[in-house]
Amino acid sequence: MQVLVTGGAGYVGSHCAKALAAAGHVPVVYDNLATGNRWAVRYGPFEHGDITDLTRLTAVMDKHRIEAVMHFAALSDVGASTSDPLAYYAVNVVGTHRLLVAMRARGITRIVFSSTCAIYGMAGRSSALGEDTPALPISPYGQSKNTAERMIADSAVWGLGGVALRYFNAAGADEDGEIGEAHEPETHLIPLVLHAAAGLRPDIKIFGRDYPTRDGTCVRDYIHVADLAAAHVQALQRVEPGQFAAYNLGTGSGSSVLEVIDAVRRICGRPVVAIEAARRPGDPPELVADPARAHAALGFTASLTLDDMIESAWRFLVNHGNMDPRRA
Ligand SMILES: NC(=O)c1ccc[n+]([C@@H]2O[C@H](COP(=O)([O-])OP(=O)(O)OC[C@H]3O[C@@H](n4cnc5c(N)ncnc54)[C@H](O)[C@@H]3O)[C@@H](O)[C@H]2O)c1
Ligand SMILES: O=c1ccn([C@@H]2O[C@H](COP(=O)(O)OP(=O)(O)O[C@H]3O[C@H](CO)[C@@H](O)[C@H](O)[C@H]3O)[C@@H](O)[C@H]2O)c(=O)[nH]1
Repeated sequence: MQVLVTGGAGYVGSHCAKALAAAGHVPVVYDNLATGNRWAVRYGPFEHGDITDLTRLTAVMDKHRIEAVMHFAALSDVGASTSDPLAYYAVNVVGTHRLLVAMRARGITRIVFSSTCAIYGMAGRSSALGEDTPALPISPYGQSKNTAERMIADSAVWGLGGVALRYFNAAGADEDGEIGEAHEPETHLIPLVLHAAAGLRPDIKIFGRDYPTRDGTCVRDYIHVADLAAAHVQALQRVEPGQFAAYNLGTGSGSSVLEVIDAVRRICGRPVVAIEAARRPGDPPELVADPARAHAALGFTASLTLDDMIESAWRFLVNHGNMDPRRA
């Protein structure tokens, strides 16, 4: 299939574009490069454009005879969404609306959407989260993704087939070392801890030591980006026009901030200075997936571990990340 990959120059989108190409599809990347990288677009054509530009979206759909969409384009920094919520609603809600209008106009009835466990918000405190857990987002980011997901679900009425993949925390890099996580500025925990191990930053700040978790730091379910990419290809094959489904993508097991820092120290064999800091607004204490439904419906199981994520991300940083050996 000719698949429009919005946000395909970004971290998760570029790994999914690679998996699509490997499965015989043509990933047509549509991205404004706000947080993505032109060098990460290497598995199909690139079209520069904004997700809110309806005219450009329909022109690109026509030019490439698009048959299905994978929608990654978004602003996705939980903390930043609490200080600039309107920017998040503009890209994540208005942008998704324009994309759906363009799809409807062109009769495209298959979409796989990047949703997130951030839609569950405070619901995640007690146990692993199933898909029927009520959405209680506590950040504008989580709210914007929840609204986008609802628009896709409601669009079944005009024939849209949608699969929302609610990922937990993506981490790791392509096993071939071609692509990996490279944001500027970086805000995600694992790459930041690796930067500290590499001497590219002096320390890592622990955002909150007083959460109601086993060691007082936030717990997240980290999932390898290669596992996510495989799940997207599986989901695309199962999209049925006029039907909507949502699946959690996680490992079912959580790691605290302190556990991630210790794992990096062990795997990289380097010291990491960790400094206690205030809580970051918008952070729920604990988000861990119950991945049973994705396993039953998609045949999906996360096969890679936290160690695999850290090892592959470390290799990517050492090979491509401008690591300064004098400070190591
Ligand atoms: N990384 C995670 O842990 C994670 C977890 C859950 C969900 N998600 C979701 O997965 C998707 C991808 O996340 P990511 O980590 O790869 O982020 P990313 O920032 O690396 O990728 C997002 C891409 O969208 C593009 N983009 C942003 N605004 C755009 C606009 N207005 N028009 C066109 N393109 C635009 C960016 O340039 C970038 O290439 C997002 O929708 C995010 O909400 C990510
Ligand atoms: O310097 C840092 C950076 C992060 N954290 C903590 O580490 C955890 C993970 O943070 P981060 O890597 O920024 O991921 P999340 O905020 O959990 O958000 C990611 O994971 C979400 C799903 O949980 C996605 O929806 C988002 O798009 C994606 O950015 C959180 O508790 C943070 O408070 C720190 O303590 N110090």
